[in-house]
Amino acid sequence: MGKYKIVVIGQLNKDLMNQLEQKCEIKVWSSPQKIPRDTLLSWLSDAEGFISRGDVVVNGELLSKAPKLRVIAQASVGYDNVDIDACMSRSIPFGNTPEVLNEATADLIYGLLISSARRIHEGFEYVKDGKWESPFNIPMGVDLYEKTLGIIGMGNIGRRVAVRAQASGMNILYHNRKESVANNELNCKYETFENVLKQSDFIIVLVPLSNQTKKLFKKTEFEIMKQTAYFINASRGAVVDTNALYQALVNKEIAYAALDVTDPEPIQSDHPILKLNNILITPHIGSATTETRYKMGQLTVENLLAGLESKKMPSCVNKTVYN
Ligand SMILES: NC(=O)C1=CN([C@@H]2O[C@H](COP(=O)(O)OP(=O)(O)OC[C@H]3O[C@@H](n4cnc5c(N)ncnc54)[C@H](OP(=O)(O)O)[C@@H]3O)[C@@H](O)[C@H]2O)C=CC1
Ligand SMILES: O=CC(=O)O
Repeated sequence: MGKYKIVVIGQLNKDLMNQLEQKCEIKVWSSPQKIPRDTLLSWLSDAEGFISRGDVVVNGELLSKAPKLRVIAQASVGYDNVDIDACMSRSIPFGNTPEVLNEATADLIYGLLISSARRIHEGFEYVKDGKWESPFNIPMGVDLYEKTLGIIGMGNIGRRVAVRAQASGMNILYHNRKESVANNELNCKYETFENVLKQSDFIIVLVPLSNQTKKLFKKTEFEIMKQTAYFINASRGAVVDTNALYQALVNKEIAYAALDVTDPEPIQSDHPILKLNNILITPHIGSATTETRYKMGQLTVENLLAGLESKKMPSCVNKTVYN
């Protein structure tokens, strides 16, 4: 039997590429830059499998240029770049990589929370800038202990953040569309969206980007938060209206923001928000550890090979494709 023709966007570990090469003939785009659309569409014209990446829009147009495509996999939890209905209309299973990145992402988010609250990164700048002249003139932080953390979108990653926050003595509120037994069993209290915003000292956003959550955080939402609130977004940049956040930070309607995701992403280095002293931004590194990225790659390869061999994927977003 011949090899499956596939297209891979992104860098996979060498041994994962070797696994694929045993069964597949591969066209690979490993540059961090976006693949030109024309190149991608021409590569996909005879491909059966596709490992996509978050910066590729997978839509009806792309599928129409890929008549032989039978399976798509991607190394991420979020799949807001993918039109799942378009995949369904072609009975194409789409695989993502939930769970394997929970701990790494929760560590990063909790790191952002602690760094912001205790001004860790500012402290380092302070030392480097030669401002550490006296122990009495230093960046002052705030306690986490006995403070309220509100998690908007408390699923797999949110629950792992909650466990870390509880170890610091924080009380946890959360809001999802539905109250969840698993979250309540963790001693986290379900509240309305508005009450979480009103009552929390720290707010962490972990909702998937969808039509419902696009610009969920606008002027009004920042206005109802405490003026002392810390706002942390690690979901997708477009869940937040960047200009409204900028104004809220400038006008001190909230105290601080920490972002692992931005809109636009990447954010330009001359963006005015970067001039503020009450913001911390990291370059979308939630799952970026060697071990976790390996596990994500592994699950992506398993998803792709399962699809090519007409088996059920270990992690399929549109499971009804198998009905
Ligand atoms: N910064 C980074 O590097 C990373 C970012 N991410 C982002 O984090 C997101 C969450 O990941 P994960 O925890 O694994 O996903 P989960 O699906 O496990 O959790 C998402 C939660 O959001 C809730 N939710 C969905 N829609 C809404 C809504 N409209 N309003 C309120 N709550 C909502 C869901 O509950 P319910 O259905 O009841 O509403 C669910 O509990 C991903 O979609 C991705 O965008 C993920 C990994 C790394
Ligand atoms: O942003 C990362 C993801 O896995 O989703």
